[in-house]
Amino acid sequence: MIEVRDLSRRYGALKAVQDVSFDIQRGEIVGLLGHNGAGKTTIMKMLTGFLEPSAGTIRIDGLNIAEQRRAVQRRIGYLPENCPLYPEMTVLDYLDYQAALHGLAPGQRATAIRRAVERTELGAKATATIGTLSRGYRQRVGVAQAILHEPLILILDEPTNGLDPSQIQHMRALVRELSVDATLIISTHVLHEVEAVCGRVLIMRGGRLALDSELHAIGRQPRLLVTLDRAADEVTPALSALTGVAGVTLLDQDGDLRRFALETTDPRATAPAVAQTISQRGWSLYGLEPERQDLEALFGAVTLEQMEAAHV
Ligand SMILES: Nc1ncnc2c1ncn2[C@@H]1O[C@H](COP(=O)(O)OP(=O)(O)OP(=O)(O)O)[C@@H](O)[C@H]1O
Repeated sequence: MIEVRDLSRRYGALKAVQDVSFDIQRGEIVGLLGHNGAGKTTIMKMLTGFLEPSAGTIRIDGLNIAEQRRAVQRRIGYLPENCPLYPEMTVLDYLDYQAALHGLAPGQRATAIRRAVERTELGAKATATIGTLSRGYRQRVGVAQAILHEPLILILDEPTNGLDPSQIQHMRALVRELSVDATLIISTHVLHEVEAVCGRVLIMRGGRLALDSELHAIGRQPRLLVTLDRAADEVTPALSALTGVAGVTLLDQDGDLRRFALETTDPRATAPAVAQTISQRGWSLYGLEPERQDLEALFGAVTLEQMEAAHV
């Protein structure tokens, strides 16, 4: 569906993207991950035909973007970072305008707009002026314009940026729903975002592709974090004895509270047994949660061999 070969882009002397190659198959949800300035937006702009590569090729649905840019753009929906919207327009007027830009015939527009409004649950705000909408609703308008022409591929640049927790949940649900019909690329610098919706991750570092992997194949074993007001010599034997727990480590201490990390292959399955043991012993439980991996931890966990394999 998407074939990228030796893609590079310079801005003057700066090499923003260097020799990046990857393939994405139909129906995949791929997270494009990297710190600020890693080159994610530059890649997305090249994939959507808004920026010309300095070198390399992009083929989408068999078409070379350099030769058939308009035909490729008809197959792609794009939510740019900070999607530009016209604050004085109503949602419906804006979508009608975007439908025209997408090349939809006047007779098709009403149906396309109704469908996009339904999928993004914008019905209640359809006649509202964009300038009066919350950030979450504005992001939904951005997604609605991206799906108007029912693209095969959806490219979302930082879709949850600036959203509050409930808006983030809504956006994740929407992304999952959209992935039923389309191939998705989502850029983010937040690993949780990728964990929540993506099957595969492309990690950019300094303009290069540092890793291309299924998400489950990377990172260290997930751990379960438990916070108790008990000493390590009491806690370690009690929790090590549980099925599924391979080891217990004291991570840190804050006053009387100690945080322990339990090595386990499945933190979700182990958590109820841990809670039960703690309750049976009459201990107070102050915290029980799977460890969150941030980008730094993931970069740390990616081995040199994995990095080298990514460049083969
Ligand atoms: N139009 C431009 N002119 C000059 N340099 C640019 C331009 N656009 C991006 N850059 C630089 O290219 C590099 C890659 O930027 P890019 O926006 O692709 O990164 P990113 O991974 O999307 O970062 P962010 O998460 O901050 O959006 C950065 O060093 C950036 O400053």
